[in-house]
Amino acid sequence: MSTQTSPLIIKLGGTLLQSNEALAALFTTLNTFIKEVKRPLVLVHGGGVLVDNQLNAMGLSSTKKNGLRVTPAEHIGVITGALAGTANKLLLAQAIAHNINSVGLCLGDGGLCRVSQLDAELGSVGKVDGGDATLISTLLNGGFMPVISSIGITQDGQLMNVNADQAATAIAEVLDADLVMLSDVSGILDGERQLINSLTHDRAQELMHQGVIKDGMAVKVKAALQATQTLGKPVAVGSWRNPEQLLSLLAGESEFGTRISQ
Ligand SMILES: Nc1ncnc2c1ncn2[C@@H]1O[C@H](COP(=O)(O)OP(=O)(O)O)[C@@H](O)[C@H]1O
Ligand SMILES: CC(=O)N[C@@H](CCC(=O)OP(=O)(O)O)C(=O)O
Repeated sequence: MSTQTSPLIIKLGGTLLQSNEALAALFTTLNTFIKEVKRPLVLVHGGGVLVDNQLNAMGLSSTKKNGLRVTPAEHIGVITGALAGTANKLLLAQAIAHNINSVGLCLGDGGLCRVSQLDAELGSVGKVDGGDATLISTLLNGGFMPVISSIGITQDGQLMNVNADQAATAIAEVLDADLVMLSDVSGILDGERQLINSLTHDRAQELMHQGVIKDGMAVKVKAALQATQTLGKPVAVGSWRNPEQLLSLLAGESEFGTRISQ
């Protein structure tokens, strides 16, 4: 992790969004981080689990293709509700409860990210590119922590479901930020299910080719590799389960999850 005052982006995903206890532990750590490290912090979040729950509650089912959710146009309203609504406001509620002054946004606010349809076969799934940093920089300068969902809006006003790892990468590029991705797993696991401490581009390609890194993790690793290339710094993938380890990572001290680099 670099020590200058460029922002730090923490991407939150997985079943974390279902556990108020785990969220409270994480936000306690974030509060400490903000007080002690005094570095601008941005949260980018998914909430695939909440999407599943809300689609099911509506009697709708969905499938994934190469780790991305196929999103028929008639599902995008429910998915927007789950991600930009429930997930975003659950996180904002935690921020408020932990005295962190926050603002909840999506990828379309202030032109932060440019989003277009990724592939007609996936329906309303967005391809995300970096856009305008002005709004986020203004909020960070004002002492607010932006909390950003992965719902995007196309140039002609269509709502799009964007994978949150890809969204986090695009935002890291816009802000020239460091990126840490928190998930349900301790990091990236090898064929023997052992944690890989350090993963280079070539080894990652090999493990994806072998099917050892697959599904959502393959999407995450590809997004992280893109970020390492454009930002010229490593990206960490680890668990939200031990937030105190996260503090050590940010202080440059401990082994935490998997460090992905070129
Ligand atoms: N090699 C691997 N190491 C760790 N997890 C993997 C691997 N390959 C596939 N996975 C799966 O990827 C999941 C993480 O991806 P995903 O569910 O998309 O995360 P998130 O919701 O946090 O973005 C893990 O829970 C695991 O089931
Ligand atoms: C296109 C696509 O796959 N979008 C994701 C967006 C949410 C997400 O990425 O959530 P996690 O970070 O919790 O996995 C989805 O619908 O599940």
